[in-house]
Amino acid sequence: TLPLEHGAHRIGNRTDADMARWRSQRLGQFIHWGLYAIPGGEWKGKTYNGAAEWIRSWKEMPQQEYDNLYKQFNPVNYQPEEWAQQANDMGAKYMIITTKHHDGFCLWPSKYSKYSVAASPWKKDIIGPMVDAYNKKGIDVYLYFSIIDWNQPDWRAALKTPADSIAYQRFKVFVKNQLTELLQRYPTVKGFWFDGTWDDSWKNDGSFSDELEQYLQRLHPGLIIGSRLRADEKGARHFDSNGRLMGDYEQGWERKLPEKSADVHGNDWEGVMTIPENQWGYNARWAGHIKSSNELIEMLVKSASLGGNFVINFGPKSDGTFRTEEVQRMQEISRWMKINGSAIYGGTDAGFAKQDWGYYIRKSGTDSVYMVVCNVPVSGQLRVKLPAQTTLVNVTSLEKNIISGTPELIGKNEYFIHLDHKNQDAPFVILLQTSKDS
Ligand SMILES: C[C@@H]1N[C@@H](C#Cc2ccccc2)[C@H](O)[C@@H]1O
Repeated sequence: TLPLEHGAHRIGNRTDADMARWRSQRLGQFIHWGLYAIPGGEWKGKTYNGAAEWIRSWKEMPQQEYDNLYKQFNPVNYQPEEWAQQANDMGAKYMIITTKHHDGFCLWPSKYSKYSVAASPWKKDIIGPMVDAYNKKGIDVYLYFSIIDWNQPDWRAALKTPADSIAYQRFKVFVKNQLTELLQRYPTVKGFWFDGTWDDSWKNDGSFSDELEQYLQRLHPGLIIGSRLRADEKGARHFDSNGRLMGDYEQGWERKLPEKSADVHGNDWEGVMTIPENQWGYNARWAGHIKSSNELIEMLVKSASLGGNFVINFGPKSDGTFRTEEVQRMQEISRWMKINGSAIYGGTDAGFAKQDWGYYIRKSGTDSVYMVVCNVPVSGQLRVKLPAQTTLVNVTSLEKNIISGTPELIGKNEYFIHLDHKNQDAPFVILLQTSKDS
């Protein structure tokens, strides 16, 4: 292995209580909210086909006109308690909020930037009431923070001249000041979700990202920070030049998920997912494939079965309300989680051989293994192959009228579980109580 000063400082997952709590939560809510919700993917009658929160980069969008949108930010229907209630109903155990996206607009009245809610008609802090409302429901809050800041004159994508380096040095002080300010203003937050760390200026400054991560950990012990913040001294991101994960969990799964256990190498990881193909901020026109609740539930189940968290993104409108399709998804997922949430919370990789009908999830630290069935075979029987030295003790379903009769032994440690021939319109769950042969 290469001698690295700014690579991974820990081998293996964190074992402390804060990380165990994060690991048990499994379902999160991402919220992308900011000035980009005002145009909502459209400008002067033209439709922007990119991600709504990136509209400022669109050649049809005069950047000065975008930057002046702060003069219209006035979410008169913003009700953080309602946001928290619907997230709680959905079964989310943590929430990630964009404090500042790439455009640099701060949803809190920052001392270090004039480009914040304080300058808008709304005037008031958005983040504080949101953190309080979610915490009151028992939901942890993580702060999304974009290192890229298109509004800051000292931001540089690359350092080409000595003047660039001097400006960027000021920018790094600004970043550290804002992060310190966020932790001082919102001491109950559990971590940061960093983004916008792919440019050379950041990638080539591994020592700063390392020092910053350690500074934040000292300031707020137990803080959880994913792999996206970090680079090592050779410009490697997420995984250092020795292939070791930096940060507290792998944070690269954006709009994609691992397929199998081997893809995550035993690391903690989190997948973040949009409901449309690629819209994080509010886009008035949702084009392309819009994921159904069953699709999102299957992604959540797949994530838990591979020992990771799954975070569903929502983009509130500029007035502070949520679009109908997003409210529908939260309500449908809520109904499913109320019946089946026990299979998700505290779930992890069961180590069973994958079957076509769906996913196994082990309740961490127990012999309880949940089967979440997403694809009912036309045969009406579910094949279950237990690992060696494992005995099947009991089989029950979380809902009535799912299983027909008792499991049929068809080979060594292999069974068919026969299903009651009712057609199902959502994934359903069977609980296997197993025991290790002594
Ligand atoms: C969590 C997500 N990361 C951001 C991005 C991006 C991006 C930028 C360039 C190429 C591919 C993806 C999105 O705007 C959203 O905040």
